[in-house]
Amino acid sequence: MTADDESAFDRLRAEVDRPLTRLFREYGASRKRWLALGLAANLLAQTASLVPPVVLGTAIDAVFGSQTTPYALPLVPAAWIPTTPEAQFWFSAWLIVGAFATAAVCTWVYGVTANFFAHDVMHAVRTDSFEKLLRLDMQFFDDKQTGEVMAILNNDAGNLEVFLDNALMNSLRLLVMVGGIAFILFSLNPQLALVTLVVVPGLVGFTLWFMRAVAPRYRARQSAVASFNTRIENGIGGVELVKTTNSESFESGRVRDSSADVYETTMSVLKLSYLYRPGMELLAGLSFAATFVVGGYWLLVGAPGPLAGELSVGTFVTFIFMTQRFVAPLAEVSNIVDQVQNARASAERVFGLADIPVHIEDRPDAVALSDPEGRVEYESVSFAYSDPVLSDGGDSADGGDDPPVLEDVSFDAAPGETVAFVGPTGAGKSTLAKLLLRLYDPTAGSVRLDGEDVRAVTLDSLRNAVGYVSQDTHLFDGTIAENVRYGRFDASDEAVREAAEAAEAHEFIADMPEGYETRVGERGVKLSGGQRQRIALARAVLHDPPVLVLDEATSAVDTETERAIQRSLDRLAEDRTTLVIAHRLSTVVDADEILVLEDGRVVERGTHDDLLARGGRYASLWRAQTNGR
Ligand SMILES: Nc1ncnc2c1ncn2[C@@H]1O[C@H](COP(=O)(O)OP(=O)(O)OP(=O)(O)O)[C@@H](O)[C@H]1O
Repeated sequence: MTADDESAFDRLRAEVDRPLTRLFREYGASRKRWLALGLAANLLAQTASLVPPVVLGTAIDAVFGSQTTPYALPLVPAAWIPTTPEAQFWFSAWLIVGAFATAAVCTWVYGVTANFFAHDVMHAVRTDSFEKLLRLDMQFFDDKQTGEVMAILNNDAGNLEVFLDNALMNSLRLLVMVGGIAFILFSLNPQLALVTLVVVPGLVGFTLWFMRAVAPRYRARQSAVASFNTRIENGIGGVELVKTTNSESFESGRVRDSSADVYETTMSVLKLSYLYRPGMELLAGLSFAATFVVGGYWLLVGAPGPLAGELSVGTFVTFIFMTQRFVAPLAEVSNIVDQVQNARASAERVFGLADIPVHIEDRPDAVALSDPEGRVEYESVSFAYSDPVLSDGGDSADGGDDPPVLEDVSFDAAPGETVAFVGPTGAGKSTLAKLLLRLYDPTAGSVRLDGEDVRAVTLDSLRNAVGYVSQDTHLFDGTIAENVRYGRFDASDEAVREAAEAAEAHEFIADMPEGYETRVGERGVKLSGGQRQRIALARAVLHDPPVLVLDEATSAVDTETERAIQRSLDRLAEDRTTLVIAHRLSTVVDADEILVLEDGRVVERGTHDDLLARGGRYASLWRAQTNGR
């Protein structure tokens, strides 16, 4: 990943406006019933948990002690309250049991609903992110931001889940606890309540400072984790190269540096937490101690200092219980802040990805190609690889500062014709073919299929009409049959076998221990290059499109297999338009037209015989490959 790519991606992330609000708007709205039920149950559970200390305090003064204080509870009508101390005792007991039972049931309800809500949102975030990824322009993947992308699907989705599940519910708990406790304490004894709650502004200020200080550190940490993932993935993906070039220590060194970045950025977050968490605990503890000292002194000696009035034992007990209750949720603030910060950075990345502009997608007025014949036309096509993340989404005529890879290329292939592209490596042959599939769009000129500009037709119908066998054959981990079926998912076993036969692949498949059910391993590592290529050809045969692009389709096979494949390719190409890219000129001698490309330009064109007769670039390439014979 270059510095430019990184900053472009960072810029998109930084532009995400209020990411957590957006998370609720885009994903929470359709699930709001679950969220509302969870929040309501949480509210009720927390409120119920405040009941026992109040009942206990009241009972101590009205039932157990001198019995001079009347039995009264906030929000409970006087008519409901029994008159005898014994009945009041049982009334208190039932209230306490009822409160605990309500709290337990509601805790269960909000636990289940919060889980359901959070995991359902995450499921949607993960699948949307992956679908978006698949829609992104090829250039995004060319820039190899794989680690960053994997981090979005793994770490970021996890962070958001923790936020939606824990942080959201704990914030409500905190609000109810602190708000409810403050309300009860003030109604019981405002003076002692002030002593208990005097630390709250300190807690808020300290938390605000922490949130501001930790935010950039979190972002740095997440970037470091993403780079680390990319490094690991590159190292493992290229393990064969690492071994054959003896570069284990070099790769390990790079991973060590990357891991050290993760370590340092993590420690810089933790260093702040080390200060914050004990600080919060200390402030909360101070509140408890102050309440105990002032309240205890008040009971023992009388109202201390400027305070005045009475304090009953029951009220003191309620205060002590309540103070303990708000210490726990307040100490949670640090976790909530952590989780919110984490989630904000993660949501920025999720929506940063969602906001990456996609240039290659169906236009609103795109039409589906119906039953195309396969006429391919390139008219004055130019192309340069440019970075879509950096570009503003406009169709820049020249691709910005990027060097042109194709310049003014034109050719026609009538239905059923074969056009071949030859030329030195890096001449732009593969790029030319990719434009037909709209893996990229030309920066100037147009590519047409059956007279329709490929940008004006639906991607689905276009890619259905064009079969592509590329230089790097990719197989998915799965069976051989599954891999062939990428050509047509509903194909019967018989059709799969026929396709394999046509691609000269049936024989080696039948020799495998489990035939078509043999697993090919990740990226098809358990097969040879030639075998992989034949499976890719079988896919194309099964696909049976009117246009076929063969990019060095026979490069990884021995001469004998090549001849066999060539026979089947010739059969395959007979009744469809075929664009062939080949280094071995012997495979294209029968093409209707051969284009010789050099540095993105067509330098010669004609049939094999024409080109030989001309005695130019093609003729000398031919002589070189046939050893002058
Ligand atoms: N994804 C990409 N991003 C940026 N530049 C690219 C990309 N793919 C190819 N190029 C560049 O475009 C030019 C043409 O590449 P292309 O693969 O089309 O050539 P080719 O003629 O098919 O080569 P070969 O015969 O080696 O396959 C090369 O200079 C290459 O470096």
